[in-house]
Amino acid sequence: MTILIRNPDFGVSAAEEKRVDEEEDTELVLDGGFLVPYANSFGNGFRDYDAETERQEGVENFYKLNHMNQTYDFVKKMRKEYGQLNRVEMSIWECCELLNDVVDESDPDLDEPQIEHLLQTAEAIRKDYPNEDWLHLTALIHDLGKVLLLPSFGGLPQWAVVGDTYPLGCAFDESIVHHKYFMESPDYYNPAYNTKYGVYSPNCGLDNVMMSWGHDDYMYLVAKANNTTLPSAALFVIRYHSFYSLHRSDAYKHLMNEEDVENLKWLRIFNKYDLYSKSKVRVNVDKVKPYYLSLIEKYFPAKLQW
Ligand SMILES: O[C@H]1[C@H](O)[C@@H](O)[C@H](O)[C@@H](O)[C@H]1O
Ligand SMILES: [Fe+2]
Ligand SMILES: [Fe+2]
Repeated sequence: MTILIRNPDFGVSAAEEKRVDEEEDTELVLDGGFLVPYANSFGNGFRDYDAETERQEGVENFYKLNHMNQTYDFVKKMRKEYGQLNRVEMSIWECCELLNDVVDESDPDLDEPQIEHLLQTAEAIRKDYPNEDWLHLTALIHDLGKVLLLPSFGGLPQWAVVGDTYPLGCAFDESIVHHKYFMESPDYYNPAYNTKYGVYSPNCGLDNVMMSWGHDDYMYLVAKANNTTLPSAALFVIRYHSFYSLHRSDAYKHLMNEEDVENLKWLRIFNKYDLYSKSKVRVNVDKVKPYYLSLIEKYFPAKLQW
């Protein structure tokens, strides 16, 4: 049984509130055993970007820089550069350990090192979906792309690595966090990019859409180029897990094709665990490590090119 506790002062947008309501009817809620907490570690609702907390100002400043700098041209350049995968050679677990030193400045709900978040997400989803081992591994690796912040991966600034993602090359949907800062983006004024479809055609498929650059697209690229045997739903979850305007607010559906629609179901399941498992309760790494090493061995080569 799933208990949904809702707090009227959450500060979630109408669109987000609607999705939470809708979720009560889905099979996810019926067969999951997941308790949705009503507050994050700071005592606020999750993803409340206006709550006055010690993190609010930093997070807003992060999104200002993100919206100003993530342009169509920038993403094109980054995809080309990082597509070469010529920086580092290492295993998936080695990469998890690197995340010990990474803290995400875009996140209002978490200030723990990222390795905690990976394990918290994976262990929570494993509890409710014990037979979907691919989903456990997907959870473990979904944020590994945040290594882009480290010097050996180019030491990119936070605005180019973390935060929610969104399409470039067409109009920015109003549901995107701190939408007002898009007025400082050159793309906002470019007539080729600021219409509903922009450079895209109806139902062209998300695969053909240029998403803002960051840890999602990078990790997708790494997994794919290193020939993972994870299913397509796993790659979709990794690639679009920060695309909240799609999976929470139902924007940009006109760009999806049929395969995207199918995969989105898994992404919505995944998102619950990604978001609501964030807490100060630490996972015992040594205890769970052998299990995750066995999954890594099943779905990935021993060493990957990054
Ligand atoms: O701040 C968070 C964080 O960066 C997550 O890793 C990302 O997936 C979310 O979309 C974002 O809101
Ligand atoms: Fe993420
Ligand atoms: Fe995450």
